[in-house]
Amino acid sequence: MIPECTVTPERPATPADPPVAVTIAGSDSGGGAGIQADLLTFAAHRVHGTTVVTAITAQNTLGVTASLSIPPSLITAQLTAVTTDFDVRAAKTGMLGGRDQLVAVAAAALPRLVVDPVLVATSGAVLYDGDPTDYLRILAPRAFALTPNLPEARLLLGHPLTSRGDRIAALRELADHGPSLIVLKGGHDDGPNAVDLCYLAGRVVELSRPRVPTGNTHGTGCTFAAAITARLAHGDPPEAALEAAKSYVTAGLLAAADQRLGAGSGPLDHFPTHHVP
Ligand SMILES: Nc1ncnc2c1ncn2[C@@H]1O[C@H](COP(=O)(O)OP(=O)(O)O)[C@@H](O)[C@H]1O
Ligand SMILES: Cc1ncc(COP(=O)(O)OP(=O)(O)O)c(N)n1
Repeated sequence: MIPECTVTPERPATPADPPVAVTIAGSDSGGGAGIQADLLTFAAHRVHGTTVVTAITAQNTLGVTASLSIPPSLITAQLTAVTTDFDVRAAKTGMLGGRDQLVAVAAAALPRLVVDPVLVATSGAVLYDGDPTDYLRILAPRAFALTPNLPEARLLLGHPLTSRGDRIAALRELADHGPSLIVLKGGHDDGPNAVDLCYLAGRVVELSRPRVPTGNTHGTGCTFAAAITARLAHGDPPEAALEAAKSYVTAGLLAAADQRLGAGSGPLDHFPTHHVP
């Protein structure tokens, strides 16, 4: 029997209430990426995290061994449950798994939607079983921000991004699909700095921090996009949200650089001591 619950009487929101964000993503059983990384990141930023699970992966620091997509009707039901009760201030998508799941998400009205177009894990596992351009045609027009890494941007656009000029042209090409903010993440590049190229209100902005020498980079993309989402939920302007998210990821990578969690590429530290939300 369901116990009777007490309903809190209506009262206006106060600054003491944490902002709410939703992550629409897959579960990583290893706890380093996906919905688990997003919730840790939201908590580190004092944001109440709600979830819409799109897929379940059997995964650890070495790779993905199995995956199951959640039926679109259950994705819609989770979205409805969250958005009809909470004052959702920002949203993020991670692994969607397939076209039907992506279409279910695109049908929802979500504020400040950050789309991380998760296609292939760094370990090589395919995390989107469909045409990558679905992201551009169906979801990007609904997005505030789009955050592909370099391999994802190549798959979305169908051409290589070798020079800086290619990358700036790619930012404009991606922005033509609707998002005001594009972040082309440079984690997979080499060089002494980890440089992300961003397109924001018609300007190209560079986000750069020293590259952390570590193999523990599992979940960096999820964490970075979730941190942007958390800062947007707090009401930060986009450029401030980007800078804060970049500093948070760098601090998390540094704090976990020598950590040993699992035999492969471990997660970063979502609560680095010197990070103040
Ligand atoms: N070794 C590293 N040192 C510092 N920053 C990194 C490192 N690896 C990735 N990053 C940063 O982490 C964020 C996620 O990028 P990336 O790893 O490219 O995404 P994804 O996990 O989606 O492949 C970006 O801001 C990127 O520059
Ligand atoms: C369930 C799930 N979602 C997303 C990813 C990809 O994580 P990401 O941070 O983009 O990058 P890598 O960890 O693959 O480098 C994932 N692996 N699992």
